[in-house]
Amino acid sequence: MSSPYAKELEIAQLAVQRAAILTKRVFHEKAKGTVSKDDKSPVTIGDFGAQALIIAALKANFPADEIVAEEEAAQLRDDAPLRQTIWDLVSTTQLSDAAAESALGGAIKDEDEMLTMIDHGASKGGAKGRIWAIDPIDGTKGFLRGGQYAVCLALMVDGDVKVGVLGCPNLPVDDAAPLTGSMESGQTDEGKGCLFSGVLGQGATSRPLTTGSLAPEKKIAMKAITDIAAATFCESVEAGHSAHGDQAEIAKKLGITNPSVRMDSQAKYASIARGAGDIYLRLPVSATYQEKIWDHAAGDLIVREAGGAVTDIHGKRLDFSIGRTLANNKGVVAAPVGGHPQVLAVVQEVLSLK
Ligand SMILES: Nc1ncnc2c1ncn2[C@@H]1O[C@H](COP(=O)(O)OS(=O)(=O)O)[C@@H](OP(=O)(O)O)[C@H]1O
Ligand SMILES: [Mg+2]
Ligand SMILES: [Mg+2]
Ligand SMILES: [Mg+2]
Repeated sequence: MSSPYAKELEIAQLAVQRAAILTKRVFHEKAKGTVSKDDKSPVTIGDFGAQALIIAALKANFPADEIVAEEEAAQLRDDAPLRQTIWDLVSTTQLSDAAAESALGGAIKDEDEMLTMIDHGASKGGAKGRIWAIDPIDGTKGFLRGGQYAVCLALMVDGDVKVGVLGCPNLPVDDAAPLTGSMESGQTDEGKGCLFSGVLGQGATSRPLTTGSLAPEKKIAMKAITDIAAATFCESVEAGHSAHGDQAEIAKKLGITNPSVRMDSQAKYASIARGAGDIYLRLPVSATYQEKIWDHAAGDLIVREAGGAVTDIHGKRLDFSIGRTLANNKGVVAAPVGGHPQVLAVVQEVLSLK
């Protein structure tokens, strides 16, 4: 008998892999076609195209499941040139392995169906049933500058994340490669491109991203913390997404002298899960911003399955069961299980939460 969620995992990995082909094509072949959303954040033809392809694969395989995805098609409905550019990409992006492509249900029919697919991501989320969370490009700003970004997909059942997949086209294939700031400069694709997965109770893995069928996988594990002073932090690039000043004070109190490594997207979760970094902190900068479930669901599970603990700054588990946002949580503290209490205590001291 196959293990629980084996089919969901396989389809999710192939869907993320196919979407990553599209995002790489956008980066290398196309004017990025950036448009601004209502909240002023950027969205590209790559975000829309990747979302359409992932949802088509999910609808073909799991038609009854709900989907919470970041983007919506409204902007494309009254912009024919933009829609056409995205359709050109979506209609010509396939996995090179015929069996893998056919497992995803094949091509989207036409432009209209593409818009319908994108808008299937409008579920409100919640605590009941099977719900997928999609961030077609997480770290859009990183993507635009050739830095880190991730194609993110997770399956929640009754509010609990069961399967998580992160495609990180600009992370090194080598799990042991040290974390460096140069990960932001991304000159060539040589040695890069990694697909991370986790299934609840089954551990976490990494494998090279390919353009066809899935490459062989390896188990990944967080580094056990023996001396917290020797740890390395990952944090956001944007000071508007995580408070860098507080982070520096927390590092100092823990005796950490390594410079923090700044990278966009859930590549931060993937990097600590594979033991390349140790701790991911996301410290709230705004009293009102609510984190989105698609920015955390896959990373949360992959880190926990690799031997980590993930909570918010109050020490609560991230709660994916209440809708499209993590309305019950503030910030993120992710660290190896053994070091998490110490890190959380210092976070709370610095943020004056105790
Ligand atoms: N104000 C505010 N506070 C916190 N987080 C925010 C905020 N605004 C946006 N976002 C979300 O941050 C996602 C990118 O997170 P990163 O950690 O990669 O940020 S950073 O770009 O490295 O700074 C980014 O995801 P993408 O839109 O998928 O790129 C946003 O969903
Ligand atoms: Mg966005
Ligand atoms: Mg995101
Ligand atoms: Mg996004």
